[in-house]
Amino acid sequence: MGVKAAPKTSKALKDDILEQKSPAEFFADNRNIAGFDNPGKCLYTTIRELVENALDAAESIHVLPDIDITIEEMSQHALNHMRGISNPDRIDEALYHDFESDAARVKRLQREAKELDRLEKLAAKKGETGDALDGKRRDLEARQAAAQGGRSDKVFYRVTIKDNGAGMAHAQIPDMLGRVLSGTKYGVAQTRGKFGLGAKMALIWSKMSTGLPITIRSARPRSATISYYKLDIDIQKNQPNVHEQKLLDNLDHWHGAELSLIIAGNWQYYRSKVLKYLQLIAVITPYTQFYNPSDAVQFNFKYVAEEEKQSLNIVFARRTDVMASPPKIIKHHPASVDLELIKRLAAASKDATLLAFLSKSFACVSRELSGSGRILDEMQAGVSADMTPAELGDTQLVRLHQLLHEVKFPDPSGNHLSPAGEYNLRLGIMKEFGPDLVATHQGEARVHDGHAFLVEAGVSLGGSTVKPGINIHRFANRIPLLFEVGHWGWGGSDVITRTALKRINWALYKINQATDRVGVFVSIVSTKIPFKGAGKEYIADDVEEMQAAVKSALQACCLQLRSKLVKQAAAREQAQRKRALTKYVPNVAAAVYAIVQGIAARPGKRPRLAPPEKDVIDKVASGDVTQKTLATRLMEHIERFDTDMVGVVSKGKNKTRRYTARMGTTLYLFHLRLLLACQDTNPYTSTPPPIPV
Ligand SMILES: Nc1ncnc2c1ncn2[C@@H]1O[C@H](COP(=O)(O)OP(=O)(O)OP(=O)(O)O)[C@@H](O)[C@H]1O
Repeated sequence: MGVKAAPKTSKALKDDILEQKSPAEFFADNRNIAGFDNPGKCLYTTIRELVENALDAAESIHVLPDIDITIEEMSQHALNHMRGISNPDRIDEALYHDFESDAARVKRLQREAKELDRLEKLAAKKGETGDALDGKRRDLEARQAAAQGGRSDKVFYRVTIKDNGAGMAHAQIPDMLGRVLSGTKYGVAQTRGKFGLGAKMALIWSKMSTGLPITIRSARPRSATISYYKLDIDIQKNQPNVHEQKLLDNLDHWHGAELSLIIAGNWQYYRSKVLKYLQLIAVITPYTQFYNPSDAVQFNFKYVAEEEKQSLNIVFARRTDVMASPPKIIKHHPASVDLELIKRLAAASKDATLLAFLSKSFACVSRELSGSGRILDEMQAGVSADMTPAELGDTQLVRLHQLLHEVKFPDPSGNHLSPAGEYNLRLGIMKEFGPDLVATHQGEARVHDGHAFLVEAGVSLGGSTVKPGINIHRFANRIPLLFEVGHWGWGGSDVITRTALKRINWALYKINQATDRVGVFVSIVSTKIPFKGAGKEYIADDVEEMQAAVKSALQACCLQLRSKLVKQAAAREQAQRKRALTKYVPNVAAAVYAIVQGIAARPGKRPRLAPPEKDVIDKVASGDVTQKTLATRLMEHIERFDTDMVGVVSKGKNKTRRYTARMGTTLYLFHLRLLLACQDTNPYTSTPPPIPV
C-alpha cells in the first residue's frame, strides 16, 4: 500500500501567527468590559472613576472629601486648534454623504422607536424596570437628533477633578496612572477601587480619542512640594510615557490630587446619568465639605459649555460632618484563600515556624487552633512544627490549602467594614429626595467566600421628583451603580433589583408598588463585592447569603413603614370622621334647641320630666342654656369620642367603621337626651352611656 502524499495546500499548514497582548492593549480593545462602551458612556465612566479615586483618597486619611469636578466642552475645531492642526474647508461634500437617504433613515428610526416602545411596555407589564433598555433609548434618541439635523459633530471635553485626599508619592505617579493593573488597593480592605484599572482606562480613552496626555498635580499631606506630571501610556508596552515632570513649591500647604484630561464624549445623552450619579454619591456620602468650613459644599460640579446658556454649576451641599468610620485592612480569612495565594504568602513569609505563619498571616486563626499545633498535626504529609513556610513542598501546600478550607474557623466579624451608617443614609435620602416617609435598617455582618459583608437599606415613600412605582438605587462599597441592572429578560440579573421586584411582597406592608412613589436604597459593603465585570456595575443574583441579607434588610424597612402607614391612616380616618360629624353640629343644635325652646315656652303642657332633662328645660327657659351652649356641648362630645377612638383604631378597619357608625347614631339619637341635661359640669366626665347596637 503506497503512502498518501501530503496535501498540496501548504497554506493550511502554515503556523498560525502567535501574538501577545499587553494588559493595556487588551483593555483598549475591550473597553466595554471596563464600562467604556461609547463616547457618552466613556465620559460618564471617566468622571465616575476619578471621583471614586478622589473619595477613596480623602477617606484614607480621614479627611472630609472636598471635590471639584469641571467638565469643559470643546468642539473638534477648538481641539484641532489646540493640537496645532488646521481646520480645512471641505472640498468635495459628496465624500461625506451617507449611503442611506434621509427619508429612509427617518423611516428606519421610526421603526426602531416603535420596537423599543413595545419592549418597554412589555417590561412594564412584567413589573420590571426599564433600565436595561435605557442605553438603547438614549442611543436611538442620539441618532434621531442627528437625523433631524441635531449636533452630530464630535464633541470633546476637558475633565478636571480635584480633591483634598492623600495625594501620590512623586516617584509612583507614572506607574499608578500609566500602567494598567497597578494600584494600592489590592489588599483585603473595603475600597471603591479594586482592579488598578479605572484611571488608566480614562487615560487609554483619552489617548485613543484625542491623543492628548493627562496632566497631574499632586501633593502628600505636609509635603513642601507639589508633583507635576504630563504623561500618557504606551499601550503596546503597558508602561507610562512621561512627557514632563517637575516639583513645584507647595506654598499653600495643599494636599490632594488634580487630574485633567481631554476625551471624546457625549454630554447631551449622558448628562442625566452623570447628575444622577453625583446625586446618589451625595446620598451615600453626605458628609463632604470644602476645606474652609464656612463653605458648606460637598461637590462642586461645573459644566462649561461653548454656549454660555447651556453651562451648569451645581453644588451638592453637605449635610453632616459625621463621617463613616474608615475601613480597616485585615488579613486573609482561611476560607478566602486559593492555592496560588497560599504559595505566594508562604514564599514571601519571613516567619521562623509554620505556627507563626498561620497565626500571623490569616485572620480568625485562633491561638487555640494554631498555637497548640492541632492544625499541623492534622496536616500530616510529613510536616513538622519547626519547618519554615518557605520549606513547604507542593503537596504540603496543597494539603494546607485543603485544611484551611475544611477546618471551621470563626467567621470574620465585619467590624473592619465601613458602611455609610443608618444616620448618613437617612440624611442623604431626605436631603436628595425629600420623601414623606423613610425607614432605614442596617443588617448584621454576614459572610460570603470568607469575606464579611454588610447590607444597609432604606425605603422611602413620596418625594416630588420620585416616579410612581419602585425606584431602585443600588450601591456597592458606597459607589452608586447605575448601569447594567442585569435584566433577566435581557441577560444576567442583579441581586438588589431582583430582590426588590420579585422577593418582596409590597402589598403586605400596605405599599402599592404600582402607584406609590417608592424609593428603594440598598448599599452592600464588603472586602470583596462579587461584581460581574470590571465595570463594577452590578452584583449577580447567584449568592444566596447576599439575596437573604438584601431581602431581610428591605423587609425590616418595610415593617417600620407599615406601622407608620397604619398610624397615618388612623389619624386620617379620625380627622375625616371629625369633619363629617362637625358638619352637622350647627343644624342639630338649632333643631334640638327649637324643640326644647318650644317645650319651655308652654310651661302648662310640659311633659313630666325628672332631672336632668327638667333642669335643661328650666335653663333654656331662663336663657342659661342657648343654642350656642348645645353646639359647644356637641363639639366637646365629638372631641372626647375621638380621643377614646385612638385606642380602638388598631383593632382593624371594619371594626373602626362599625364603631364610627355606632358613634354617629349614638350622637344624634341617644346622646341627645343627655346633652339636653347641659349641666354646668359636662355630663361626660362620668362613664359614657352604653352604645346601642
Ligand atoms: N486622586 C487620587 N489620589 C490619590 N491616589 C490616587 C488618586 N487617583 C488614583 N490614585 C492611585 O492610583 C491607583 C490607581 O488608580 P486606578 O483608578 O487606576 O485603580 P484603582 O482605583 O486602584 O482600582 P479600580 O480600577 O477598581 O478603580 C490607586 O490605587 C491609587 O493608589
